[in-house]
Amino acid sequence: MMPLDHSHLTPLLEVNALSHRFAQARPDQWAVQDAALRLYPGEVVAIVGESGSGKSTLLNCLAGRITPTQGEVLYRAANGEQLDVHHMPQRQRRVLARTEWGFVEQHAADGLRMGVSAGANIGERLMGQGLRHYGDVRQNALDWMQRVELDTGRIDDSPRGFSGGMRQRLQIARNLVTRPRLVLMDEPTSGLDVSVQARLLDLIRLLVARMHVSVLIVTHDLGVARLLAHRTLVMRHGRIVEHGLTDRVLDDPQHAYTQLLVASVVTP
Ligand SMILES: Nc1ncnc2c1ncn2[C@@H]1O[C@H](COP(=O)(O)OP(=O)(O)OP(=O)(O)O)[C@@H](O)[C@H]1O
Repeated sequence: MMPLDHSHLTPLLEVNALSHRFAQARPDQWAVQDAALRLYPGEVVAIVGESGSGKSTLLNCLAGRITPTQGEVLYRAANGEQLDVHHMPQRQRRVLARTEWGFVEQHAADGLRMGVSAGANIGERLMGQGLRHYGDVRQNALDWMQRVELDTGRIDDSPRGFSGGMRQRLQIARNLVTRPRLVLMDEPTSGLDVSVQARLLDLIRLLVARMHVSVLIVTHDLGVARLLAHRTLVMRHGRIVEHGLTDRVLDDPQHAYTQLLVASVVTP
């Protein structure tokens, strides 16, 4: 993935000295420790690391779902205002979550409403933004089903009858239909067959580039980082131990842990 020149841009997301310890953890057991990062408009950044390294905890802190023990998360809103994610009214955070942000869950069932149709899953985000005309909502849902390569003939079907890959594509459509500025993704392709994964990754790459959306993606799969991310952060034991342009991090890792991670990837 080609690097982006963001020297002239202000970050969309800025994380400073963020640490989190879960309530029941030992006093010295930090899930995330002193994390700092910047995400620029149109940029895709991957957070990689083995299981338990703190990736999901960090992502949930960024989304405002977990209040970090220390540190701050600043978001530059569409109106130019810089907002402190953990010190804004809950109502404002909820509005952002359905307008300017998206969150793609690892398990699509967690990010979809399984009791309503595929079309309604896409349409309700638009209605949440104030679109009321039924015909327009349905047309938008149809367009998005096409964009994520879902059979439009299944618009009235429940996602319960969809395969894992179809559900994940539906979840992506549900998130992108409102044209968010920031999308957080937690292992969106894990648990899928390799061929389904490859198609989904291609689709994400295409949509993200076309829409100029900023993405933070958590993955334990370095291939996902390689394909999607301009920059990559490597986490170990809650700390970001290395960060840089993805190709540099993966081709010329500086930290011993990254070298191990890279070496343990089986290359064909
Ligand atoms: N709800 C929780 N309560 C207590 N400890 C937690 C909780 N969630 C995660 N942890 C702990 O925090 C640390 C980081 O976990 P986290 O899930 O963020 O890692 P991860 O890198 O995302 O791993 P995985 O890829 O397996 O999800 C681990 O030690 C984990 O046991």
